[in-house]
Amino acid sequence: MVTVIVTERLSMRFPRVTALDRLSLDIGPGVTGLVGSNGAGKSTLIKILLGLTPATEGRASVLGLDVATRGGEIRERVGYMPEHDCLPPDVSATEFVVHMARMSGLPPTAARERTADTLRHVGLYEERYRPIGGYSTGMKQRVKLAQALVHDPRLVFLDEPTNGLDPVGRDEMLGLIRRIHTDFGISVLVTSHLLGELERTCDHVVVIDGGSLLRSSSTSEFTRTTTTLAVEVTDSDEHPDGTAALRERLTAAGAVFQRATEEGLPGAGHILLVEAAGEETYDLVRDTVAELGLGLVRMEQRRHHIAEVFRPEAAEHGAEQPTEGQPR
Ligand SMILES: Nc1ncnc2c1ncn2[C@@H]1O[C@H](COP(=O)(O)OP(=O)(O)OP(=O)(O)O)[C@@H](O)[C@H]1O
Repeated sequence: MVTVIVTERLSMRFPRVTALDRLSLDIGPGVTGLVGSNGAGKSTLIKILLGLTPATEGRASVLGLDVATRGGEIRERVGYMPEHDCLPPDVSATEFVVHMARMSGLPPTAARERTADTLRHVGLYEERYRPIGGYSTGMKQRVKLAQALVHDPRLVFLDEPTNGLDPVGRDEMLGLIRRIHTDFGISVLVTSHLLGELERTCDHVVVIDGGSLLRSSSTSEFTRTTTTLAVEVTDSDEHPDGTAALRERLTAAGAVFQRATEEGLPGAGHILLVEAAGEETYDLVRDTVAELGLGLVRMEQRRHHIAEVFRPEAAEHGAEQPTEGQPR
């Protein structure tokens, strides 16, 4: 496999803190999530990979270029969306992104064309001529994303791109990130402190904690299917609470239920999680729903959510609380 980022025993020690501790990674093309709590070392890693900060120990390369000696070439080929607000308030998105394109070496006409295309891609239209100071957080995040993409990089580093966004804005941003790879073939390294939000967006997830590698695997490994069936039924005149009627009948037939982990989410009260012993459990559910005269809305094998991999007790007992980090 082609490697996009390689680090070998990479360490970054500040006088009081070890931000990275002998971190060894091997990241291929596609969308990779870099997850860690605040202070785990994500931003520090990005700065080292861009060749902006020298590491204390170890080595790293990006697109085959050594970060210690070829930072300039790396920055020509890599886009960077920083975490914090860094936009000038009194210029428009168009002026700012054209400026960044010119800084990257694009001639004036190409810079204007690429700016228009990129701002359209990130979903900024008429607003692009207004001063950035009046933008919402979501619009500012889009400008930051546009400036990272305008010089047509092969790889982008996105540092906490969903920070400060509401759920809709977050979903839209995650969709945009996915399309950076599918539409343009650009590889993405995206950081987040929310494990759950990366499961639909990333091909691969790397988890760091205290500057060390906790886990690195493909998202499908994280989200493998479980033996739990999620069943949802409609109510009927005869059974005004169809879910309760089905639960009662299935319990009598010996079915084992898990506590719903979707508690608190819309419609969660109508989802039954049945432990599937085999094909016969599917048949039992189908036949019981038919006997009760209910409508079967869905019956599907449930997948693990990434967050559960790190909190196995939550997956086992169904005791997880919906938190900010939970997938919706
Ligand atoms: N220039 C610096 N001087 C001293 N300590 C630093 C410096 N930069 C980062 N640190 C420390 O290194 C650790 C890792 O910081 P880093 O910003 O890389 O974490 P992070 O995972 O990106 O978290 P966040 O999302 O909160 O930015 C933190 O304890 C931070 O305080």
